[in-house]
Amino acid sequence: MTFSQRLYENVKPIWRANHDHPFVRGIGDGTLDQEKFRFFMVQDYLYLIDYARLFAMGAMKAKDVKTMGEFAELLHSTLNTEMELHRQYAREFGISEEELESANPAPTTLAYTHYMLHVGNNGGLAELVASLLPCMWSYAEIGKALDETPGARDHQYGEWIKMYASEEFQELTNWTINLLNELTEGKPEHELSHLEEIFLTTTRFEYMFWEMSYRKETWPEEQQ
Ligand SMILES: Cc1ncc(CN)c(N)n1
Repeated sequence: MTFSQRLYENVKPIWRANHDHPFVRGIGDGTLDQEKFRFFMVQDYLYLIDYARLFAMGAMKAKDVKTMGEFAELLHSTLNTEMELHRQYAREFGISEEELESANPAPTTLAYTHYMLHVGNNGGLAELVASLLPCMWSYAEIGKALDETPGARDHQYGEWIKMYASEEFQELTNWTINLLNELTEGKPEHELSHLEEIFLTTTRFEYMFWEMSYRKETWPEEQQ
C-alpha cells in the first residue's frame, strides 16, 4: 500500500461526508442558494491567496529543479486559472477584485490557512505537501464525481464543476500525490504518523469549510 492510499483509507468517512454535504450537493445539481455560493467564493479567494503561498514555499524547499518547476506550475495555475474562476463569478455577482482581496476572513478560513502556513513554515517538504494535499485531492474527487451527473455543466455552478473535473486539475493533483509517496518512501513510522495527523487535520478543515460556507459563518460580534 502506498502512503497516499494509507492516508486515504484513514480519512474516507470524512471525504464521504464531503460528498454528502448539502453545499456540495447543491453545487452538483445547481440548487445551492446563490448567497451561500457568493460567501464561499469570497472566502475561498482569501483561502487561495494563502494556499498559493504554500506552493511558493514548496518551490523554496524542493531539492531539485524539476520539483521547483512543478511547484511554480501549481502556483501559476492557482493564481491564474483557479482564482480566475473566482474573479469571473465575482464579476457576475458585482464584486470587484479589490473587494475580494480586502474581505475579512471568517474564523474557519483564518484557522485553516494559518494552520497550513504554520506547517509550511516550520516543517519540511513532506509536512508541507501533507498539509496542502487534502485541498487538491478532495476537490479533484468532488469535481469528477459531480461532473458525472447529467447536465452538471449546464447550470449556474457548471463552470466550477468543469474547473475541478478538468484534466489539468486532475493531473496536478496526481503529481502531488505521487510526490508525497516519493517523499515518504522508507520514512520511519513516527514520521509517517506525524504526516498522517497533518493530513487528517486539513481534511477536517476541508469539511469545516463546506460547513462554514453553508452557514455563512461570522465572528461572534457580527451575529445579529
Ligand atoms: C477550501 C478549499 N479547498 C480546496 C480547494 C481546491 N484548490 C479550494 N479552492 N478551496
